Amino acid sequence: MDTNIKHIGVFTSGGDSPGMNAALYAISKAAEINNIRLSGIRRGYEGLIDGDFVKLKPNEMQKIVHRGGTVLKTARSSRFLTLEGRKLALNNLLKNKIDALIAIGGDGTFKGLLVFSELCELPFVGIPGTIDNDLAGTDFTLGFDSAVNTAIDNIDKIRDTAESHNRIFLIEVMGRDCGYIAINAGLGVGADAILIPESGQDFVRLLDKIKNYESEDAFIVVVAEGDELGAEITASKIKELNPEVDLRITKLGHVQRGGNPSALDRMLGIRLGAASVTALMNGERNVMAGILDNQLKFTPFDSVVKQHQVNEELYELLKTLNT
Ligand SMILES: Nc1ncnc2c1ncn2[C@@H]1O[C@H](COP(=O)(O)OP(=O)(O)OP(=O)(O)O)[C@@H](O)[C@H]1O
Ligand SMILES: O=P(O)(O)OC[C@H]1O[C@](O)(CO)[C@@H](O)[C@@H]1O
Repeated sequence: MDTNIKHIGVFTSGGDSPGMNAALYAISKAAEINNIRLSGIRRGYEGLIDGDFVKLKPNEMQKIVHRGGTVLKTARSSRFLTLEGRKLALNNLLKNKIDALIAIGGDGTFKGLLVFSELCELPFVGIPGTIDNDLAGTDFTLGFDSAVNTAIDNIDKIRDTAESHNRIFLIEVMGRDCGYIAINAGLGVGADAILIPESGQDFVRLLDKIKNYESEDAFIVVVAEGDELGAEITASKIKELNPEVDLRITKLGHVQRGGNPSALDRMLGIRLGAASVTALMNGERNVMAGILDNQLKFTPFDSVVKQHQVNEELYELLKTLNT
């Protein structure tokens, strides 16, 4: 056990995601039990650069396990992309006598830590916190399940109006350049078609169906925001084929990032939060904590940020169900 860890810094970075507060609660509790001082760093890398450090009290964190967003706030930091910014961040860590860092964020956050490790020798442990589910080394990222549930709730509502009017709806969901939210939300609502960045065949399947569309029912298409055509171009191609169709586009947007975390995300945050403190005490460094096949696993940052592939079985499922 590495008893040199007396003071840990923790921050949330990139897009917020439901479950981040649950992870912060578990980190604060595990630190307290192990007599480790914990400093929260506000606004991700921005707060590291500005020295914006706060106390995280476990008894207060306990009360926000159920809340979405991140109590530490988060940011995308252009200053951290510069060596000058990273040197300021290092100075603040040294000045505050921080022995180790826990970062909750997505692939950009871990790329940042990889670059930072060239300058800073402190051990880092990451927790996958992004709704996109675009990281290797974990079956699910924190917030993905909640975001899919939010998308499903909203698309169910759109179906009511789509069926009443016999309309085609193209519904854009988040995920950056990854189709996981679209696949899960689309299958979960019984969509007629799902368009994702990873597939070249989905648009062909959609066109085949639209050719036979009789305008006597709803037609629901879930489109990942990173899809190569996207909702607008897809809509214009459908109109070219059949100018008479009644079609609407809805972009679900940031509603997918908000709301209370699902049970799954609360548990994921709590498991990974506690594990990250134990990992640092055990001498782990530059790894991301994740759950693979329901087992806790630690994967080096350089492996988790490699291009994430959509699960082959899900990809085949779209073909099997002709969606
Ligand atoms: N190559 C890099 N070098 C240094 N810092 C980086 C690098 N890539 C990203 N970062 C830092 O990490 C921050 C977070 O990354 P980003 O904005 O891509 O979000 P993310 O962690 O991928 O989360 P999300 O998936 O929710 O968007 C960036 O704003 C930037 O400060
Ligand atoms: O909130 P912002 O900075 O506009 O970022 C939106 C992006 O962040 C995410 O919500 C999380 O990475 C993506 O799905 C989306 O493309």
